Amino acid sequence: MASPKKKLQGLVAATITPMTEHGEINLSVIGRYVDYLVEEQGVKNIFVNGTTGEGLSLSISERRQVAEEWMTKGRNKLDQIVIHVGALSLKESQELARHAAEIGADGIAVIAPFFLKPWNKDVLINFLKEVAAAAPALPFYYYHIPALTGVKIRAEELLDGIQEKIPTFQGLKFSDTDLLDFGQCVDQNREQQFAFLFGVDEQLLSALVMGATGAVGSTYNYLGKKTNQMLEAFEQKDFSSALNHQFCIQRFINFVLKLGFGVSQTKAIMTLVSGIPMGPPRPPLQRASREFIDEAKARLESLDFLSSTDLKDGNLES
Ligand SMILES: CC(=O)N[C@@H]([C@@H](O)[C@H](O)[C@H](O)CO)[C@@H](O)CC(=O)C(=O)O
Repeated sequence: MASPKKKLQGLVAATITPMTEHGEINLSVIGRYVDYLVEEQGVKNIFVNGTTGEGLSLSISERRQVAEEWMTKGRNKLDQIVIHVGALSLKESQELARHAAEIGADGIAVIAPFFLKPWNKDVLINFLKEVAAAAPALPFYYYHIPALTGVKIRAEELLDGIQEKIPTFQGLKFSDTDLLDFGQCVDQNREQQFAFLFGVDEQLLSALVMGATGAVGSTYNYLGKKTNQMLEAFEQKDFSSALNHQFCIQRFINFVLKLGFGVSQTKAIMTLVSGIPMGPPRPPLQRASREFIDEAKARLESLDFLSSTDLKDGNLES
């Protein structure tokens, strides 16, 4: 059975895939990006080629190149690098899983295929099992994101007996707001050493109470430091401070959600906060508007966790 060097816990940044102004992947800034996450945000785990990384909008060759660059630049600096290898084609998913193993990734994750969809738990497990088998030495995580895949099979149901089918199963990345489902995943698997990684950043504190062992999200790219303060307060049972941190984070996320928030806007905010050019998203996504950037910038400045001198708005638009 695969056993990670240590259980994946704490914050995991769902990495952005930097792109040039012409829409090509831009590997040249990934070294800087690693240093920024570690030194400025205190985030040492990453989730590559997921939703935020536009993994499903990249070619297989691009996904391999992006994964390799993160591995090369992250080696000796990051704790764990999990590569999302989900694809509509089982063959492509297996190829990416094998590649992740070859380059020394710490784990792989897979979403449910979302065009010709699995219609029940067993069908989904069979698909996941075939992918996991292509990288038998790597910890395997199921990436549950029903709002995007349209696959509504409850995670609780999926986890029931999963290690008998997928011996490398190590955990769940749960990007959904159904805390009953999440809580039951934790409760029914207390004997296992699974990682329960929550994926709705604005609700993380509730998930910690419910037993989350860590979190994967887009905002940890630039709000990692603040979220780590919340994790520390929670760890020390200082729930009042933890709640204050969560409310502060919510104020920002609530604000941008109302403006319209997704991968494009994440790229713009990360560029603004880190100064590292993330470039435009790949179509069909469209670049965040100037209005969004100005409003997000003003909101970041008005909150207490980023100083205005931290913000750089170069490279946001061509
Ligand atoms: C739908 C979506 O993109 N959810 C994000 C969240 O981090 C989300 O951006 C955040 O909670 C703000 O709503 C993550 O769960 C996605 C993620 O982990 C990934 O990029 O793989």
